[in-house]
Order: sequence, then C-alpha cells, then structure tokens
Amino acid sequence: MTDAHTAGPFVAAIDQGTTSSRCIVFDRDGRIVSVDQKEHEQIFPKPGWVEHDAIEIWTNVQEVVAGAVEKAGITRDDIKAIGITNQRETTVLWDRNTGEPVHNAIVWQDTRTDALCRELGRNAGQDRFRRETGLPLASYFAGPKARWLLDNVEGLRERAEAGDILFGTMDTWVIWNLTGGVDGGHHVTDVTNASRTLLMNLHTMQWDEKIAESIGVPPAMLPEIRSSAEVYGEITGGKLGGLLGGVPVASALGDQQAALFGQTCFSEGEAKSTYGTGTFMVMNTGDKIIDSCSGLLTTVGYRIGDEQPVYALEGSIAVTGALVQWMRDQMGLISTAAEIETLALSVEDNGGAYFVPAFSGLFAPYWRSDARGVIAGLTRYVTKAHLARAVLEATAWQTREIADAMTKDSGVELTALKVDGGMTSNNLLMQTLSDFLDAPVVRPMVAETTCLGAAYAAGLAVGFWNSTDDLRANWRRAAEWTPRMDAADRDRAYKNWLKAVERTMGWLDEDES
Ligand SMILES: Nc1ncnc2c1ncn2[C@@H]1O[C@H](COP(=O)(O)OP(=O)(O)O)[C@@H](O)[C@H]1O
Ligand SMILES: O=P(O)(O)OC[C@H](O)CO
Repeated sequence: MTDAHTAGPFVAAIDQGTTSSRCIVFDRDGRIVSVDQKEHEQIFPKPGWVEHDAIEIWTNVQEVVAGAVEKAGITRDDIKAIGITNQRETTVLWDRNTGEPVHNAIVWQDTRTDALCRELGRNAGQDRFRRETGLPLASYFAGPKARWLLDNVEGLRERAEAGDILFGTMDTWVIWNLTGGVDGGHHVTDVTNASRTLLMNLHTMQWDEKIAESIGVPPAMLPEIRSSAEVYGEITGGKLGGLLGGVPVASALGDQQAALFGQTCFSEGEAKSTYGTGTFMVMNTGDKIIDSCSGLLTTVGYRIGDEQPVYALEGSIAVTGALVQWMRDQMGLISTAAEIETLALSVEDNGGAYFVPAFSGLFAPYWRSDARGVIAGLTRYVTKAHLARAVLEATAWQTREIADAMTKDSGVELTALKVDGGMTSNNLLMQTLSDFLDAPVVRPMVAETTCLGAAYAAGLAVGFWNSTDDLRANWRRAAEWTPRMDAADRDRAYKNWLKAVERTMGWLDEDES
C-alpha cells in the first residue's frame, strides 16, 4: 500500500520473465510501492525443447498488473506510464485476425534449431551474420525459431507470406495485446529485442531483408522497430482496458538491457551482471559497435526516443541459478536454493571438484552446442558439501571468463561489477565472485533492476523523469564485497576450471544434437 513516503504519481513496469511474469509499481525515487507476480508452466515436449503458452502468459500479465495496482491502492490517474521488459529471444507467431498463437512460444533455451543453424552457417557463412547482426548463428536467437515454426506448422508459410501471421518476441506480444490486440493493437518491438533476432542490422537498426531471406523469415510478419523509450500506444485491450485504459505504454527493453538501465550504467565502460536462471553480463560501449573476437555478443544497450543508440557487449551464460535448482529438484541435495550456501560453508573449499554445467551446450564465450556438463576432479574425498562449493564457483568462474573477454574486446579493465538477480542474496557466492574477478562486487538497494529499468525508460518517455542524471541520483549501494583471495591460489584454480571446461566439449556427435 502507498504511504506518506510514496506519494504518487507512479510508473509501473511489467517483467515478462522466463519463469514468471511480474508487475511492479515505482515512485519517483525509484522505490518499490507494490509487486505482484505469477509463474507460468514450463513445457518440455522433448529433450532440449522448451515452450511457453503465450495465452497463459498474456492472462498472467493482466492478472499481475491488476494485482500490483490493487496492492498499491491506486487508480489509473496515479500511473503516468507503464513499461515492458521481457525474457528475450522467446518467439511467438500468431494470427493477426484472431489473436491466436499458431503454436506454443519457443523459449530462448530451446535447442531444436541447432541443426538448422549449422546448415545456415554452411550455406551463408557464420561471419556474415556476426558482421551485420552482432550475433553468432546459434539456436539461442529468435530468427531461426520463427523459421522452424514456418517449416513445421502446416500451411503457416503461405499464411505468413499473405500477411496474416505476426512475429513477436514477448515484448511485441504483450504490447500488441495491451494496446488493443485484434482491434488495432500496435505491432512493434524495440531495438534491444530486435537485436536478439539475428534479423536486425546493427548498423541501420532496421530489419536486414537479405539476412531475413537467408534465414527464411518473410519481412511481412516482422514488427516495426522502435526506440526503447517512447509511447507506442495506450492500454485499451483485454481485462485491463477498464482498469487502466488510456495509460501510455511507453518502454520496451529486453530484460538484460533493462537491468543495465536500472543499474544506471549510462557511461561507456560501465557493466552489470544479473544472476538468475542464467547470468548475463552487459557492458555499455557507447556509440561503438565492438566486433567481439572473444565470443561475446554485440548488441543494443538501449535507445531513448530519437537519441543515438547506445551499444553494448554481452556475455550470456545459460546455466547458473538453474544449476542450484538442479541440485535441489533433480538431485535432492538441498531443499531450498538458499540452503546451498549453508552446505557450501560447512567445508573450506571444493575438495578438488569442478562442476561445468554445460547442460544445453556452452554459451559465451564458447558457443559450443556439442558440450555437455561434467564434474571433474572427483575422488572419494569429495562430499556433497564440496559439490555445493563447486556449484557456486561455477557461476563465479563463468563470470570471470566473460569479464576477461570483455576486457580483451573493449580494452576496459573492470574496476567494479554491479550485480543483481536472485542469486545475489548468496553472500558466499558474492565473496567468491569478488575473489575470482579480483574486483569489488556491488549490489544496489533496489534489487529489482530489470523492472526498474523498464519503469525508468517509460518515465523518461513521458517526462516523469527528466534525464538519466535524475535516475543516477536514485542508485544507492546496499552491499559490497572486496577481493580476499591470494593471487597464486586464484591462478591455480582458474587453470583447473579451464581444464574442466575443455572436458565438456565434443561430447555430442554432430548427428546427435
Ligand atoms: N540463496 C541462493 N543461492 C543460490 N542461488 C539462488 C539463491 N536464491 C535463488 N537462487 C537462484 O536464483 C534463481 C532465481 O533468481 P531470479 O532472479 O528470480 O531468476 P529469473 O529472473 O531468471 O527467474 C533460481 O535459479 C535460484 O536457483
Ligand atoms: O527471464 P530471465 O531473467 O531468465 O532472462 C532471460 C534472458 O533474457 C534470455 O536472453
């Protein structure tokens, strides 16, 4: 509920995430006024396949927005704008006339397009895609997922070519529905989400028709690419029309870029790392499109209205918090995620064990879909407590590899890392991270940086905040960890980690993926 310290007006943000959708209402100081959240089903039709029901997601989004507004005890007149942030790359195609998805959404973690990506690479050349889009050809990205749907849902390609089918990442799906759906919903995406499709040209910020043609996606189904902070339309659709009709929908940012924004990394060289299911480190590179030689992605950080776009380098790690979940749900070695810290603290070190969670191959900096997980260095000495340490260290070492790659590509030495996400409540992990990076690690007061970033962008678009300087003033440090590890110990352990990583590769034969 609102109180004297959180007098309106407010902005709201929707975070349509991989496991849940949430809505948060913020006040002008960037403080949380209310939160509502709802999980959706994870659908695993085959090994390596991950799907979501886009209708369930839209229903949940409406419920959490209504829930957050109700908990805040406010009305539409108190909300100046609503922003969207979302799990990136997850792809949904739907019929523009009925609003019905033609298939479940294919989630970013889904690897069904591995073979297709290899074939595209053989035909068109990996380098061409990287040069124009900043991305390697990998099953992670949206374009090949759309192509898979067009090839596998009967009659879909003809309907798409006739202009009856719309493509969207989750930002596009949510905005189209919020702004009216079949009754004139706006079919738009923002530059950050578009930069994850393998279809947008990083230099022109428009769809690259030649690339779309070689991937096999008809341009007629693609949304209009807009900036990350501008009014796309007003809430008119669905159950929310009555509650919040007329509220401007004023931002869209992929969740990792939203976290960069929420952490106020507005200057070149500033970086943040978000620790959730996976981990994503993003560094602001200003107006520079850095062509990574080290396996990082070149992506768009954000674009405010008609200002110049701000580019970024990203290191994406597929499995970090998901490994803790695996220890809990599949192995039963802990009963809550937080318990991993207590277990790990019951021993001094990892007992010689290194755990590389290449469950769906390795993302940055390797991009190896043939890799699978290993635990290396096992002896009879190793207990589940040592494994708990190895699990936490896996997150920290993977971050170290990304940080090294960022320094190599950008020439910027990491002086401190801003962190956020569910795993940052783990003190041992944060200390280990600082030790392995040999740099301070800082966590802000508002840990919900993803929603905060979307709220900031929406607020800037409608003049609720005037400039990024206003936003910087809201950032406050809650905790800091500084390095305590002996340099020689760190170097020795890092060497072992890299040896363990090598042992994951080439596990799958080409015809097995
Ligand atoms: N104390 C903890 N120690 C280690 N991992 C944790 C802890 N608490 C939560 N996690 C992990 O963090 C993830 C949830 O974080 P969250 O930011 O909500 O993720 P997402 O946005 O990807 O759903 C889960 O994978 C969970 O295993
Ligand atoms: O929903 P999250 O937090 O797991 O983030 C997913 C990423 O956007 C995938 O690129």
